[in-house]
Amino acid sequence: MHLTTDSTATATATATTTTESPIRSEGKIAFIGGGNMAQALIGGLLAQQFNPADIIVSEPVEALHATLRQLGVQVTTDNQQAITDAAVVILAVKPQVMAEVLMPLREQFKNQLIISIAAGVTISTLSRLLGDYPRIVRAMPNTPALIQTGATGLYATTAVDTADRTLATNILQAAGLVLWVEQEQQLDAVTAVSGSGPAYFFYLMEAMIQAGQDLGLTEAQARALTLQTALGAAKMAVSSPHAPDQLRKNVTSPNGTTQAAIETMDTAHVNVHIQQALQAAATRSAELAIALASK
Ligand SMILES: NC(=O)C1=CN([C@@H]2O[C@H](COP(=O)(O)OP(=O)(O)OC[C@H]3O[C@@H](n4cnc5c(N)ncnc54)[C@H](OP(=O)(O)O)[C@@H]3O)[C@@H](O)[C@H]2O)C=CC1
Ligand SMILES: O=C(O)[C@@H]1CCC=N1
Repeated sequence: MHLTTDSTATATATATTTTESPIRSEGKIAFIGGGNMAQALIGGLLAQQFNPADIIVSEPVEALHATLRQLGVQVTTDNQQAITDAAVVILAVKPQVMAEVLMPLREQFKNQLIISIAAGVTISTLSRLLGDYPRIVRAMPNTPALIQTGATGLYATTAVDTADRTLATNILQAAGLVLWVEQEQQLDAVTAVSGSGPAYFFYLMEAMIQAGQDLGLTEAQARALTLQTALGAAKMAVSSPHAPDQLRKNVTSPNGTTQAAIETMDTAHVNVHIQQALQAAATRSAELAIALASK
């Protein structure tokens, strides 16, 4: 199995200097669910000069409406209203509520392009819930989309044509890197690596900040040093011709401090535990798919 990278994708989406958006939708983009990920993706669209008036978000939580309205988008609590004028519908609700969200909309869809970002909800489940619906792309983005540094895996069946694939690519690419996978099952791996991935790095940051405090730094000092180090390491890894293992070796002086730290991690089999953690995430993604297939 291998992943294909869209040739136009870049590690970081940059805002265009023109006022015309590269995202060509023949109507509005509707979001069903206006939570964390919807807001992150809307941020990307707006950074690409997509007109906020052409975005409508259906979100039941009134407390989120002010935040959404501040982005300039239209807000409703009526899913049916949201999809009425939409050319693209982005399903951004939790997997567990997908069936109850889609069943009442079954007769309302007019063959719009549907992009689902829900973890573990397969295209066959989505299609079945909507009565054999063909025009569906599955996406697995991540929260750094909020600052246009996201990473998204995309998958669609052969029923989805090139124009729809390009539109889905452009919408998600507004939030960062995009790559297509050839098999739907690979989205479980994408979910484990990049969908959930930001949480692993935050977890490491939490541990380093705590360790810095234990070693005598203030919380502010430990935080500043940890975050800047994470930023520097990520920027180096993205821009360097060397793979991460070589960059790690470059830091590691013989019998030095880094060697002492890495040996401690190796003795504790930290790398094995990380692999097990990602396996657990991928397994959970597959379990969600099985659970929802029977709904
Ligand atoms: N968070 C992440 O890092 C990522 C999440 N995803 C996927 O994105 C999806 C959304 O996740 P996230 O944004 O974090 O979740 P959130 O809970 O932040 O957002 C989902 C929103 O949808 C609302 N909602 C619930 N029922 C309905 C309904 N019937 N109609 C419309 N909206 C409804 C929820 O309200 P309420 O709170 O009342 O339920 C909530 O505000 C999930 O399927 C997740 O798997 C994918 C990649 C990364
Ligand atoms: O934790 C989750 O299930 C979602 C999907 C990937 C990131 N957050």
